[in-house]
Amino acid sequence: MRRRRAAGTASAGYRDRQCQCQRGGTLMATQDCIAVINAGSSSIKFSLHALPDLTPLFTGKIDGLYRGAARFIARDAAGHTVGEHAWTTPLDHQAGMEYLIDFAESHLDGYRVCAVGHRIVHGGVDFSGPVPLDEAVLDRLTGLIPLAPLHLPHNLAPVRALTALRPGLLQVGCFDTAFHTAQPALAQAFALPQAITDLGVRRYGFHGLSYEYIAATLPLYDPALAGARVVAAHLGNGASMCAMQGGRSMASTMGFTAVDGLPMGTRCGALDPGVVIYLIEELGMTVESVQRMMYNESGLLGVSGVSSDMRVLEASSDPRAQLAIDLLVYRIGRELGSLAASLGGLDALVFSGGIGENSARLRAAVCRDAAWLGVELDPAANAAPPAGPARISLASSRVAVWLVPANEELMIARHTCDLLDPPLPESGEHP
Ligand SMILES: Nc1ncnc2c1ncn2[C@@H]1O[C@H](COP(=O)(O)OP(=O)(O)O)[C@@H](O)[C@H]1O
Ligand SMILES: CC(=O)OP(=O)(O)O
Ligand SMILES: [Mg+2]
Repeated sequence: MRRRRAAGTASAGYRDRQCQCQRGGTLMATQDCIAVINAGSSSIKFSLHALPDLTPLFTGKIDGLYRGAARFIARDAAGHTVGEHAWTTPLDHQAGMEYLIDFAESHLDGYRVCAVGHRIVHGGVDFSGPVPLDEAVLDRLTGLIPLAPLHLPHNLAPVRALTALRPGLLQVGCFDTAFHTAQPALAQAFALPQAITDLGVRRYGFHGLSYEYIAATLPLYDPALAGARVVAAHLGNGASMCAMQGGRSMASTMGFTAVDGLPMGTRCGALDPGVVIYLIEELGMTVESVQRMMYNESGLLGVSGVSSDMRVLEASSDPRAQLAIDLLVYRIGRELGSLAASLGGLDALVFSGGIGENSARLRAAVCRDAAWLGVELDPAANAAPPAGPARISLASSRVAVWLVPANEELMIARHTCDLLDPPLPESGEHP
C-alpha cells in the first residue's frame, strides 16, 4: 500500500518532484507510466508519461466537440502522427473519452498505467492543491458543478468510470483554481457583503495549470523574466488572462466561475450583473435559459452568428465574424491595461491556448493595440514562430512578447507524480 501525502497539500518544487520520481524510478517497474486526462469545454487532451522522467509516450487530442467537426490526432514522443480520425456528426465528451481510452489501451506498448492525473476545473474553497480523488472528494466536487457546468461534469465522469474499472488505481485531481490561491486578498474579493464572501463567493480564477506551466517555463528560456511582471493570455475555447509576478498569480480575468472576463467561444465573459436581472425580471427568461445563453450561445458564436471556432471566423467574409474577432481583441486590450495596472507595469506578454498559439492575426492585433505599453511585435517571428516557446517581439521591444504552447498535461503529470507514494513499492506492485 502506498503512503500518500495529505490531501490538498501544496505541491513541492519541481526539483523535489524530479527527485521523488527518480527515486521512484529505481524502485518501480521500469514500464510504469502516468496517464493524464484534460477535459476542456471543446476538447479532450490525453497523454501518457513514462516514469521516472515524465517523457510523453504519446499525446492525443480530440477537438471540435459538439461542433459536428470533431477531430482526433495522436502523436508519439518524436512528434510522428500515430493516430487520426474525424467525425462528421457532433461528438460529446463521453463518446470522445471512450474513443481515447480505447486508443490509449491499444497503444500502451508494454507500459502499465500506475496513476491517472485529471484536470479538475474548479476546486472551490476546499482544494488548493492536487489531491487523490476518492469518493468523499468526488462528492464535494459534485457539489461545485453549478460553478463550472461546462467542465466539472466532464472532468468527473472519467474519474468515476475509471474508479469502476480499476478500483485501487491512484487518481489525482489537479485544479485550475489552485494556482490562483496565491493571489492577494484584494484580487480575490468581490465588493459584496462579508456574509456572502464568507460563503465562498469570491474570485477564484481558472486555467491555473496552464499559467503554472508558463510561470515555470518562461524563466528557463529567459532567466531575466524570473521575477518579471508578466501578463499571460490563455486563449482557447475558454479564454482568460492572468497577471503574474515572480511566478505567482496576482490577478485573473476569470472570477467565481469560468464565464467571467473575456468573451470566449460560446461564453459571454464579463457582463454587467444588471443585465442578468433585466433578462429575468423584464424579459421573463428562466434562470436556465439565461445560463444557457451566457455559457453556450454567446461569445464568438453569439456575436458572429457564424461559429465559435476562430478558424471559421478568420476564414469568413461575414462582417459579424470580423465584429466578433474585433470585440475579442478590444476586450483583451482593456484587460491587458487593467492587469498591467495591477502589476504596476509590464515586462512580458505571453500568448497561449488554441487561439493564442495559432492565430498570428489575433496576436498582431492585440500587440498593435498594446503599443502604448511598449509592445513591439516582430512580424516575421509572429507569422512563422518556431515550435515550442518562442519570443516573437523585436529586440527593441520594452515588453517581451512570448508564445508558449499550453502544456497543462505536463503540470498534471508532475502533480500526479508528486502524489505517487514515496517511498515507492519495492516490488513494482501497483494497485
Ligand atoms: N490554426 C488556428 N487558427 C486560429 N484558431 C485556432 C487554430 N487552431 C485552433 N484554433 C482555435 O483554438 C480554439 C480551441 O482552443 P483549445 O485551447 O484547443 O480549446 P479548449 O479551451 O477546449 O482546450 C478554437 O476556438 C479554435 O478555433
Ligand atoms: C476554464 C476553462 O474555460 O477551460 P477551457 O478553456 O478548457 O474551456
Ligand atoms: Mg483549454
